[in-house]
Amino acid sequence: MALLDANHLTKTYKNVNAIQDVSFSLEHGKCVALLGPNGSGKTTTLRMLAGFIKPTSGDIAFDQDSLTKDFRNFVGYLPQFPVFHNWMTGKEFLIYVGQLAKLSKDEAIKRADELLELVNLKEVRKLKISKYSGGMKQRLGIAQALIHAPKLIILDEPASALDPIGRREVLNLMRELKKDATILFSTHILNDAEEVSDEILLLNEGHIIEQGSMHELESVQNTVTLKLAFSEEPKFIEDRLKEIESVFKVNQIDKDYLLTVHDLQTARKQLLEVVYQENWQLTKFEVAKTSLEDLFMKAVKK
Ligand SMILES: Nc1ncnc2c1ncn2[C@@H]1O[C@H](COP(=O)(O)OP(=O)(O)OP(=O)(O)O)[C@@H](O)[C@H]1O
Repeated sequence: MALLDANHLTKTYKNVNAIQDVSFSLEHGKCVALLGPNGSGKTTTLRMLAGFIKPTSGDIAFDQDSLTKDFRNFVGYLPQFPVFHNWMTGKEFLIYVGQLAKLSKDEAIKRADELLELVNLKEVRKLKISKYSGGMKQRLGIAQALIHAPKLIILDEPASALDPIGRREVLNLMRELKKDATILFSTHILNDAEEVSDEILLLNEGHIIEQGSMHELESVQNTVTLKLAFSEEPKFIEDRLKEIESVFKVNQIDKDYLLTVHDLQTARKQLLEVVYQENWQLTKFEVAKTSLEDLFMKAVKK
């Protein structure tokens, strides 16, 4: 089975329905982005999976073969706003966390050294955390989540609050981690989801509105945008473009015509035939990939 199956999860806080009938599976070894605008229920979902809060209804089934005796060893969690003891050094903090996770002192020291190397903080291991940059703190936070070598790593907005350098460092680290771990991370930054995840769960107002790989999501939406321009604007062009069977939307931005089409091959053929018949002086013909942003905006509007 999958590493976990979330079945019809619902979470209600007093009168707020934070999560409503959310179901998904997390396959072994995948890096999955839980993507959604602010308040869509990402933190609530992650906290239910990490065992911090109980769903109001629904259940989470874990792969029994992967499950450890103590559930806390199964999952590693980085909260959205991690708290550190700023007076400790990075290494002291990891040893402390390791001992909290029931490692012996020697094991905790060994594990701290391994993780400092992994998250690229070895050079600054003896520096007080108060001196760390945002990106360094986030990487220390990720190391803390990995202390007990969990099967599932849950990261709540690991890169969202960082400057571009810190964000890059964290995304690079996630790309390393995903080689041999299952990761579920939340973000409201589309590019981050697009960059590191294998799959996307798109959450809006407590519901999953799309899920699948980028490729699957694109084919669900099944649209491509074509950008056309002409040396001089042909007469009645908009009407003529709208007549083309495979074109279902025409927008004009400055001198560019943006056509939304279902099937690229057919649209290209039909369009170029019309261009030829009408003797339009075509100067631009571009195929724009559907970005995750397009999908996100469409899905949220839907
Ligand atoms: N402890 C709580 N008590 C009452 N309402 C809550 C609580 N926690 C979250 N909510 C509400 O549940 C909804 C989902 O919140 P949640 O924090 O899960 O969203 P989110 O997608 O993580 O948002 P953000 O990106 O802003 O962190 C929001 O309307 C929020 O106000």
